Amino acid sequence: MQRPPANTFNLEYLHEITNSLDEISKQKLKGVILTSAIPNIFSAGLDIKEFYKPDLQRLENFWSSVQDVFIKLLDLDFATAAAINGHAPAAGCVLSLSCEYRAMVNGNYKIGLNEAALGIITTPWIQAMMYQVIPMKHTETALTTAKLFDVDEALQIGLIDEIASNKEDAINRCKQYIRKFDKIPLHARALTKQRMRQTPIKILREQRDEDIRMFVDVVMNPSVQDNLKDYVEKLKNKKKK
Ligand SMILES: CCCCCC/C=C\CC(=O)SCCNC(=O)CCNC(=O)[C@H](O)C(C)(C)COP(=O)(O)OP(=O)(O)OC[C@H]1O[C@@H](n2cnc3c(N)ncnc32)[C@H](O)[C@@H]1OP(=O)(O)O
Repeated sequence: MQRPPANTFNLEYLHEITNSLDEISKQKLKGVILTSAIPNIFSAGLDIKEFYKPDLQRLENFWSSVQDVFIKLLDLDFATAAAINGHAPAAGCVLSLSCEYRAMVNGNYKIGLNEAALGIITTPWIQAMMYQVIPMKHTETALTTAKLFDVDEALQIGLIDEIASNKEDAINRCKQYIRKFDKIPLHARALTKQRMRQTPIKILREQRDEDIRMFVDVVMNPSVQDNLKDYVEKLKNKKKK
């Protein structure tokens, strides 16, 4: 990913990612590794500008494009791994959860789902993606407290699989993970993966319209817009301090 300054997902970037995923799906790949070209930030999640004082039509398209990306990512036949070389809050964390394996670079980085701190809630498919990776009880506490984990905590809880010393090491660990499937028939692997992931995939496929309505309702709520205003201000003012 290379969308400075923070690899946030806006509508156009989501379209780019969808196109790339369509392109790689046609190729016979062993696996794909998601990482960031930006030092210290894997992805800062959704671009808050998309849902602070939004245009309604664009907001609906935006969420539909988020759904497109995650349906495709969850359902890729080949192995997926994330080399998390920096902060991965919110949708940055969701992106890594869509992968089968996560190696995170050691450093003063945070990963987790902090949506509640912004006054928004995680949708059922995002919750399912998290509780497929860490236990339900930890998921509930993490989501309700908007917990961002440091690297050691993330390993302890199972949110990441390994700690890497740097980006290259993280990528190598991802490659090693992908090589595990060299002798496994592709079809069996892909079907097993799909079945293991059927909860979030099913919710995403069958409840798309309802999910968009819920997202729009939550985001357009005046108190949520007030929270977002404060959050955007805080981000802007960080540099001035
Ligand atoms: C029914 C509702 C369902 C909702 C489900 C929603 C699912 C996901 C929601 C989200 O993804 S919301 C996004 C949440 N993301 C965050 O809270 C992260 C915010 N960012 C940070 O905490 C930090 O930027 C960082 C990632 C820890 C990196 O810190 P660092 O000090 O290295 O860099 P900054 O100076 O803070 O940021 C650089 C630059 O990027 C801008 N920026 C950062 N994050 C965002 C963002 N999410 N959206 C838009 N812009 C962002 C930040 O303002 C800086 O901009 P400039 O000042 O350089 O212009």
